[in-house]
Amino acid sequence: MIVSKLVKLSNVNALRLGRQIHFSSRGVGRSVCLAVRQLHDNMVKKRALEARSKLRANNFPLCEDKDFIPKPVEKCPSVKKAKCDQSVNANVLKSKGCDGEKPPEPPKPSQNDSMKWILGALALGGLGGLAYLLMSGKDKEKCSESSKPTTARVPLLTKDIPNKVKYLLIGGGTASFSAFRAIKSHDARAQVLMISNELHVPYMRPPLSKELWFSDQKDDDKTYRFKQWTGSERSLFFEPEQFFEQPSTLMKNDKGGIAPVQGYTVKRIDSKNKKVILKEDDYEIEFEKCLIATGCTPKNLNVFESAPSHIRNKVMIYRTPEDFEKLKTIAQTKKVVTIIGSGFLGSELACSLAKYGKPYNLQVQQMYHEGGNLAKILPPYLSEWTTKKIEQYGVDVIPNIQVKEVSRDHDKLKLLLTDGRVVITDQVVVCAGCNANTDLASISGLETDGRLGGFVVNAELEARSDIYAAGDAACFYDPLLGRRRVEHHDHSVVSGRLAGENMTGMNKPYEHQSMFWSDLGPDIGFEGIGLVDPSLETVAVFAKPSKLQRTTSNLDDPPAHYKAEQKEHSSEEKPTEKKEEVEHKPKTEEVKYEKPEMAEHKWPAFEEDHSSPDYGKGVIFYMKDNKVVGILLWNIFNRIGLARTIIKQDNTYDDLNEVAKLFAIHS
Ligand SMILES: Cc1cc2nc3c(=O)[nH]c(=O)nc-3n(C[C@H](O)[C@H](O)[C@H](O)COP(=O)(O)OP(=O)(O)OC[C@H]3O[C@@H](n4cnc5c(N)ncnc54)[C@H](O)[C@@H]3O)c2cc1C
Repeated sequence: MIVSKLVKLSNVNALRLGRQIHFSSRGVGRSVCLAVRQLHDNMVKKRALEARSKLRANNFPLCEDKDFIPKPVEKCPSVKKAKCDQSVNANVLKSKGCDGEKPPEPPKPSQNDSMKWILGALALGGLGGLAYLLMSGKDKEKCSESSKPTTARVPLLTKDIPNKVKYLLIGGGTASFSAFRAIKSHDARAQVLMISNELHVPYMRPPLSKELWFSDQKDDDKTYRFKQWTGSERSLFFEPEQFFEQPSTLMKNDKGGIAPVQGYTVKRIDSKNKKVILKEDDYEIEFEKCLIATGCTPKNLNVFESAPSHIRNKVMIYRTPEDFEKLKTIAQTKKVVTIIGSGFLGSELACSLAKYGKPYNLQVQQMYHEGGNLAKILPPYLSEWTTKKIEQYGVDVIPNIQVKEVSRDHDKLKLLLTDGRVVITDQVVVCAGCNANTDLASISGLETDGRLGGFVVNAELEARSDIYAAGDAACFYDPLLGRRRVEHHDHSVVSGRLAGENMTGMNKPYEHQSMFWSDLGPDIGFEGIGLVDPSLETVAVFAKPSKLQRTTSNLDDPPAHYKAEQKEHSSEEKPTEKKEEVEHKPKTEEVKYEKPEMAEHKWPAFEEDHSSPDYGKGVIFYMKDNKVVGILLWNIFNRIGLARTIIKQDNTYDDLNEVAKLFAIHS
C-alpha cells in the first residue's frame, strides 16, 4: 500500500518536474540543451538500456528510439512504424493505430516494473535524473506531434534501398511475387528488389471477398488466416515476414532473396539508362531487368466522386485487407450495405456479406445497370438463374438501374435511382471494375492500349528491351486468342512466372492459358478459361441437378474452393525448386475430336427441364468462327486442364455434347 502510494506520488512529481524543466529549458538556449543532452547520453543511457531489455523481456512494445529512452509505443501510435520496429508488418501497425485508429491497449508494465523505474530514476539523481526527465518530456512532445497519420515505409529512408540491382520488380502483388519465384528457380542466387506502394509483404486478394468472411480468425489476428477448400488453413500472405530480406542487407546476402521496399511509388522508368525513379525523393535505382506489375485500381462512379466529403466517406471501393477490416466493422454495426456492380467482386461480396451479416441483422443490397448477376460473363439465362440464387441467399438484388443522385439523410445515404426509386443505406461499396495502373507509362515512354488499358507487351511480355509487364496491368499478345488484358489471380501467377523466366533469359512466349474461378454461396462455383464473353455464341450442356457433387445446401457451409488451379500450377511453389512449365493433362485429353462442324443444338442441349431449369452442373462453350475460344465449367472442378487442351487444339467440333461428356458432367 505504502509502496503503491509512493509510486503514484513519485510518478506525479516526476512528471511535473519533467515538464517544468522542459519548459524552462526552452529559454536557456541550445548550448545548455546540448550539455544536458550530453549528460543524458553519458549517465542515462546505461540505465535506460537496462530498463529497455527488462521491458523487452516482458514483451512490452518499445520504440527503437536513438536516444535509448524506453518509450512505450502506444503513446506514439503513428511513430510506431516510422520509428519503431521496422520488421513488423505494416498491416499490423495500421490496424493498431498508424492509420489514425485507436490502438488496442498494450500490455501494462507491472507495478514491480514501475517501481523499478521510479527507483532507477531517483537513484540517478541530480542532473542525470533531470536530464532523463527532460528527455521524457521531449518524447511526449514528439509523440503528440506525430500522432497524425504518417507513412510507415520500409525502409524509412531511401538511402537504405540499394541503388543498383539485377532484378527490379515494380508492384508488390501476386504477379511480382510469382516473377520472383520464377527468377529464383532459374537464377538461384538472384537478388531481387520489389517496390510496392502498399504497406504489406505480398499477399493474395481472392479470399478477401470469399474465404476470409467465413474464417473464424480473431479480429486482432492480422495474418488473415482462412480455410482452404482442402480444409487446411493458410494466411493471405504468400510468405511470412521472416522470409523476406531487408532492402539494406539484400546486396550483402550472396544467397540472394527478395527484399520488399514498402510504401514507395515508382514514378518513372528511364528505359534508356535502365533505372527507375521513386516519387518520394527522386531516388534512382539501376536495374538490368525490370518488371512492371502494378495491378489495377478499382473504379469509382462519378456520382460519388463528385459528391461532397460527408457523402464520399460513406462510399468505399474494395481491394485490400484494410477494406476488408473496414467493411467487417460496418457489417457488424450498421443496418444496410449497398453493393454497386454485377461482376465477380460485387456478386461474391454480396453473397459473403449476406451470410456474415446474418447474426447482425445486416441487410445487403446489390444494384447494377445490367440485367442480372455476372451478365458480362454468363449467357443471359444463366445470369438470370444466378441472380435468383443470390436472392435466395438473402441479397436484395436491384438490376437495370443506376444511381442518379446521392444525398445525406442524417447519418445515412439516400440514393435516387434512375427508375425513380429511393434507397436508404449506411454504406455503399462500389465494385465497378478496375483501371490498370499505368500512371508511369507516358512519362516513361511506354505504350498503353487505348481500348483494353494496360502496358502493351508482346507475347514474351516485353514492353521495351529488358522491361516486362505482367498481371492485371499487362496488355499482352496471346498468339492463340489475340491481344488481351486479364484481371485474374491465376493470370497474375502465370504471366508473372513467364515474365520472371524471360527476365532470366528464357525468351518463352505466352502459351499456357490462365484460368479464373469464382464462388457464390454454397451452390455456385465455377472455373473458366479463354474468352468467356456472352456476346459470343455460346453452347451449353447441363447435367441433371441431382448429380451435383456439392452436397452443401445452405449458406452456413463454407464456400467451396480455392480449387483446381491451386493444385494445377500452384502459386505456392517454393522459389528454390527447379521448376518446369507443367502441362497437366487429364486422362480424357487423349480423346481425339473429329469433324469440323458445329453442334446442331444450342442450349438447352439435353436433360433440361424448361419449366423449372436448374443449372446444377454443366459446361458452357464460347464460340468464335466455329471454334471453342472459351470454356466455363459450372460446378465442375479439376477439369480445367482438359478445357485448356480443347482451346489449344483450335479445332471445330461436330457435336459439343460429346465434348461435354469428356468433362464427366454426369459423374
Ligand atoms: C477482393 C478481390 C477478390 C478477387 N477474387 C478473385 C478470384 O476469386 N479469382 C480470380 O481469378 N481473381 C480474383 N481477383 C483478382 C486478382 O486478385 C487480381 O487479378 C490479382 O491480384 C492481380 O495481381 P497483380 O499482381 O497484377 O496486381 P495487384 O495484386 O493489384 O498488385 C499490384 C501492386 O502494385 C502496387 N503498385 C501500383 N503502382 C505502383 C507503383 N507505381 N509503384 C509501386 N507500386 C505500385 C499496388 O499497390 C499493388 O500492391 C480478386 C481481386 C480482388 C480485389
